[in-house]
Amino acid sequence: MSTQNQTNNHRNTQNPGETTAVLQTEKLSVYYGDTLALRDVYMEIPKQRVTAFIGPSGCGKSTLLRCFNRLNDLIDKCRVEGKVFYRNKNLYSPKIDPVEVRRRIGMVFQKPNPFPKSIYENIAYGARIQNRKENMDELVERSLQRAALWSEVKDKLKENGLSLSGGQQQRLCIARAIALKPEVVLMDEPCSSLDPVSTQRVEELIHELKEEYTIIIVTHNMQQASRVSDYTAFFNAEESDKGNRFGYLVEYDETGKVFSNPQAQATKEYLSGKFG
Ligand SMILES: Nc1ncnc2c1ncn2[C@@H]1O[C@H](COP(=O)(O)OP(=O)(O)OP(=O)(O)O)[C@@H](O)[C@H]1O
Repeated sequence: MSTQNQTNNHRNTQNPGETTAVLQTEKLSVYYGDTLALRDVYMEIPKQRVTAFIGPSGCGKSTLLRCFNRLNDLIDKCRVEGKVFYRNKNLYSPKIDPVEVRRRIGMVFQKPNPFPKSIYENIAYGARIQNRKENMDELVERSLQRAALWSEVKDKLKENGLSLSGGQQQRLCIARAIALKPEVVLMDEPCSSLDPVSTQRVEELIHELKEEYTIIIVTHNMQQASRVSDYTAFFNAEESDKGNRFGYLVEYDETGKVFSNPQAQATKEYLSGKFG
């Protein structure tokens, strides 16, 4: 399918062949101060699928991920140009409430970051802030079940979330994210601080969650991308005229195709370990 490099005209939005897109970018560029970090991304994210972002360090994967729930708004000097559509609405329109965006498009970070509160409160807190009128016990149980953590914590819900192992903390963070009933879950290297067993649990969980959620995962682990994702977007970085490096989308397709038959030379070289 489609490949793209910075000399292309970028007129064609890259869609890896799915019909329903939840998110879409149009000529999306991101700057930190005057420095271009990501250039002209046109892509669609298919609904209820797992899309992996891969590429060398500094090519803008996390920056792009943060555009999808307006988390870059919280970074000083970060400026987003172009458009991001969520369900055909421009996420950066002044009418859009970024807090509501972050409820619908949740995020799980590299390092598990439970609140320093009980396991129960980690789940219930967000729902309470939203004034949701539902049975909290049920919400807590359901969310922990969905995150494959319930059986391990059901007898210690009052214990601090920080007392759990790293892998359990990450599943607690996933439970916390899905308790808010998001449509999309963004995961920024969610397994990079976990041991292999916990990584496997989280990968199994990602597999199950895609029945209900659209998932985008940034990963440095090529095996992980090929195991968990339906689609893979490869980003690369180049030097600009000003001497700084900026990222851009090179190739985006079904994961099997990207890994077995990459179209761009840069993708081939990256996947074969020539750079990274
Ligand atoms: N908060 C920030 N302030 C200034 N520059 C930033 C900030 N965050 C990222 N950048 C810059 O933007 C570029 C893209 O960074 P980003 O973290 O998005 O890349 P990445 O592909 O996710 O990298 P990695 O794989 O190493 O996590 C880099 O040059 C980085 O230095």
